[in-house]
Amino acid sequence: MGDIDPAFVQEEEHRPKLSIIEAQGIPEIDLSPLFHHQVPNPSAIDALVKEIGSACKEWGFFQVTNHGVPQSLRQKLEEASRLFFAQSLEEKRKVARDAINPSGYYDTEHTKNVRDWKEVFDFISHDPTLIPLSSDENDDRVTQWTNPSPQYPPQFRAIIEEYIQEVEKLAYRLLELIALSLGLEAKRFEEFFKDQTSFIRFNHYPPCPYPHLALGVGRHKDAGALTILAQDEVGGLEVKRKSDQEWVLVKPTPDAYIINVGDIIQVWSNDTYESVEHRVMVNSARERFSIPFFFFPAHYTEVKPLEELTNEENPPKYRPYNWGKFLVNRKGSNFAKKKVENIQIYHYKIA
Ligand SMILES: O=C(O)CCC(=O)C(=O)O
Ligand SMILES: [Fe+2]
Repeated sequence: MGDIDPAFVQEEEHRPKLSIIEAQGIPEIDLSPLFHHQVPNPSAIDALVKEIGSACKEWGFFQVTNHGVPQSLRQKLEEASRLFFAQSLEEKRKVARDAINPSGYYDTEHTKNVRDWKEVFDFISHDPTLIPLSSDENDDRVTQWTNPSPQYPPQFRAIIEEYIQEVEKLAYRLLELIALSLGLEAKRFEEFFKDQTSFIRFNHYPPCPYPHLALGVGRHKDAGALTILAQDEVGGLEVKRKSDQEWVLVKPTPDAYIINVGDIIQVWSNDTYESVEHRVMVNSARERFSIPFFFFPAHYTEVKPLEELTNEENPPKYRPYNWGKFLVNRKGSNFAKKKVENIQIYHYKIA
C-alpha cells in the first residue's frame, strides 16, 4: 500500500494517541428493575432514575445491561451486517445512497471535512419518513425518504425491521427514565416521536495501516435525542471525559448497549445534560463493526428548552429550531463536501 490519501489525514491536534486511557470507564447501568412485571418496585425504579440522571450529567454516556433487546436478534443482525459488507464494492453500490435519499450504502462520509476510514449502510426506521424537501426555512414542501432493499444477505431487511422494533422499545424506556431524572413526567418526550425520523446505521471500519493519522469517525456530537450503539468486541470508540477533557476508550462489554445523550436532549434540558464529543479509532490489524440507532423526533418538531426547565433565573439558552430543516441541512452537507462547518446547535445559542 502506498501513501495515505490526504483526505483521511487528521490535523495534528486531532490525531489519536495510541497509548490509551482505559481508566474509569463510563457508568454501567443494569436496567433489570424495568422488567420485573409482577410487582412494580418503586424504590428500585427511583434508584435507577438517579443513576441515569448522574450518568447523563457527569458523562453524557453510559452502558446498559439487561436492556430487553433479545441477544439472539442482535447476533443475527451483526452477522447480516458482516455478510453485507463482505460483498464486492460493486454489489454494495447497488444500494448506494444519493443526494435525494440518504438511506443506503456509501463510503465517503467526512466528519469536519476529513474523510472517515469506514463504510456505512443507513436505513430509516419508519419507511417512508416525512421530511422537508429543502433546508430553506421559507420552503414548506415535504418529501419522503425510503429505504433501498438490499438483496443480500437474503433476510437482511426483515432482520433490520425486527431489530428496529426492539431497539425502539429500549429508546422509549430510556427516554422515560431521562424525563423522570429531569423531574418531568415519564411520557413528557413521547409526543415528539410520533412521526419520528430515526435511523439505524451499520458501520464497518476496515483495518487501517495509518491508525496514528486517520480516524474511523472524526470527533463529533450526535445531533439527535439519543443514540443506542451496539459495538463489537474490537473496541475503538473514545469519549471525551467531561471531568478532564481526556479521550477515554469505551471498553466493549458483550451484549451491552452504549447510550449517549444527543444535542436535542441538551437543548430540551437547557444544558442540564450535555451531548459529549466522541470519535472512533481504527487499528491496523482488525476490522471493527458497530451499529448505532439514532433516535430522532418528527421533522416538524420545534426543538427548544422545555418551559418546565427554564425560569427567570435560568432563561432559555437556545433559540427554537426546526428539527427537519436541521437534519436536511446536515445530510446535505455530509453528502456534498463543503468547506464550511456544518450546522451545529451552538448556532442557536443565545449569547
Ligand atoms: O462506531 C462507533 O463506535 C461510534 C460511531 C458514531 O459515533 C456514529 O456513527 O455517530
Ligand atoms: Fe456518534
